[in-house]
Amino acid sequence: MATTSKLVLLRHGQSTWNELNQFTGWVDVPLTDQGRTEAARAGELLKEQNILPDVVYTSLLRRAITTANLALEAADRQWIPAQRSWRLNERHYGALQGMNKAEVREEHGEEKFMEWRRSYDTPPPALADDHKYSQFGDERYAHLGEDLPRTECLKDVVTRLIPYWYDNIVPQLAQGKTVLIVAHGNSLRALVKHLEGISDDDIAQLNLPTGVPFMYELDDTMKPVTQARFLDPEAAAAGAAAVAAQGK
Ligand SMILES: O=C(O)[C@H](O)COP(=O)(O)O
Repeated sequence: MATTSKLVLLRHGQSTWNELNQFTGWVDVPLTDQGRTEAARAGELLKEQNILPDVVYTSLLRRAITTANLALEAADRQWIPAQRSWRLNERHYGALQGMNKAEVREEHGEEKFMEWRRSYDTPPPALADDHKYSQFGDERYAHLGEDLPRTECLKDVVTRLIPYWYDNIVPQLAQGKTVLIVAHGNSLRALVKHLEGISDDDIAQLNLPTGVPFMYELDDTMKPVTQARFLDPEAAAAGAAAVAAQGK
């Protein structure tokens, strides 16, 4: 009988720059108190619904790592193995990192704002290496050398994330394990696009809430056999609407 496996995706809880409505990307900002509460609630939902991760994957950014730690503590699963990779990082927002979303929309207009924020293959302008919000020289990315991103579009995220999905995450799922990935709005949008075969145009409509886990059951070809299910649908709908409204 074909085995299915459970994949749980969780965007980090609210961060300080989410609260300030600033483009964040690879800038390593912490969670707010609300974000910490969201993270713990995510873990409670996992426990209440008996969805018990066997392994967790996070980006190299503290807002995801802290969210994973708080959720696993609430789910009493802190002991499971964890793997971390830059390939799960948020999309690099280039020269927009640190800028206020409403101000960018005001200054450049709705069309350009949405093109930089939600188009599939148009990245924002690149971030200069000497900019205060650049990751140039950050030890955790030293191995990337000149390949360190200075900006990314969603297509770039798909290109650097999907090999990690196949090389590191799929083998765990193929063993029937329950996998938890704690990452970011756009890195998770890239993975959802791949899993659900969403078109380059239609993916612009997808916004993910902070701190609400959603789950797929996958077959042995890693295709979803169930629709994505948010463990708290009301909170998810409210959160996604708030993300869509950012910058308005
Ligand atoms: O990096 C950021 O600014 C957010 O995490 C994602 O922002 P977005 O929803 O505007 O892409």
